[in-house]
Amino acid sequence: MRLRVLEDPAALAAAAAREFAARAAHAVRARGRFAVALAGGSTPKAAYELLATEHAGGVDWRRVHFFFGDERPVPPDHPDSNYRMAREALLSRVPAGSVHRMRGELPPGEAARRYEEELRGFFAGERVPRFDLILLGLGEDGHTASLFPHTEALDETTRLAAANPVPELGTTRITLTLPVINAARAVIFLVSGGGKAEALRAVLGGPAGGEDPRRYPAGLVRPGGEMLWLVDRPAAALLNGG
Ligand SMILES: O=C1O[C@H](COP(=O)(O)O)[C@@H](O)[C@H](O)[C@H]1O
Repeated sequence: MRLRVLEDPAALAAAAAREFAARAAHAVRARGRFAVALAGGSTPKAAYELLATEHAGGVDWRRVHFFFGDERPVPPDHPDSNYRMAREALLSRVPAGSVHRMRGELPPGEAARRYEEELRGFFAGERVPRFDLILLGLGEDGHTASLFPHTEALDETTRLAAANPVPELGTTRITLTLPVINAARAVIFLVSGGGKAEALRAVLGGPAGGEDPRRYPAGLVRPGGEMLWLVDRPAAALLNGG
């Protein structure tokens, strides 16, 4: 695991965009394609915008295949849609190889089942898909993707995508499961803001959740490949040396 503390959100976005572009170039050279799962929420938006502008010519977009780590149960044009955010910031601005969105407009169980089929089709021959890169965020409650504290999907060992009821939010999210996330070649967390400081300390400061690992789902992310945390200074405030 590597941790990089960046001065502010702008530096975090620039670092994330550079990491993405470098990994895309490497994957295309090595395997002819780059399969990436995007994070939603607000933190990655600036990095996506930089990819669409400053890195536009430096990435072989036709070989980039975009997936999503999670989605809210809303149509693709809804303000809460993770797909909408990514489309506006990046996907509509580059000639992507393919875009595989989670269908938030469907009942979540159906959307998860269809996404599983889509993943099995794209990663044919791989028992568990091996993404080149999965981007993740961290919620103030310790959630990542749509793996919330103490929710059902944390126990998933066979399915690739799940509908995950989140009683605290009164909703059901669609999410990649831990087996998929932990099979990735690389996972990069993007964490910004003082509101995340406590969760970040819990996740990075030892066994997250102590006796209760399901309290901080981000602490259950332990990929076989590389894991990099890009965090800004306010988020790092409670880390030793932060
Ligand atoms: O709900 C979500 O939250 C996390 C964190 O979002 P952020 O806005 O605090 O960066 C995000 O990674 C996830 O994709 C999203 O659906």
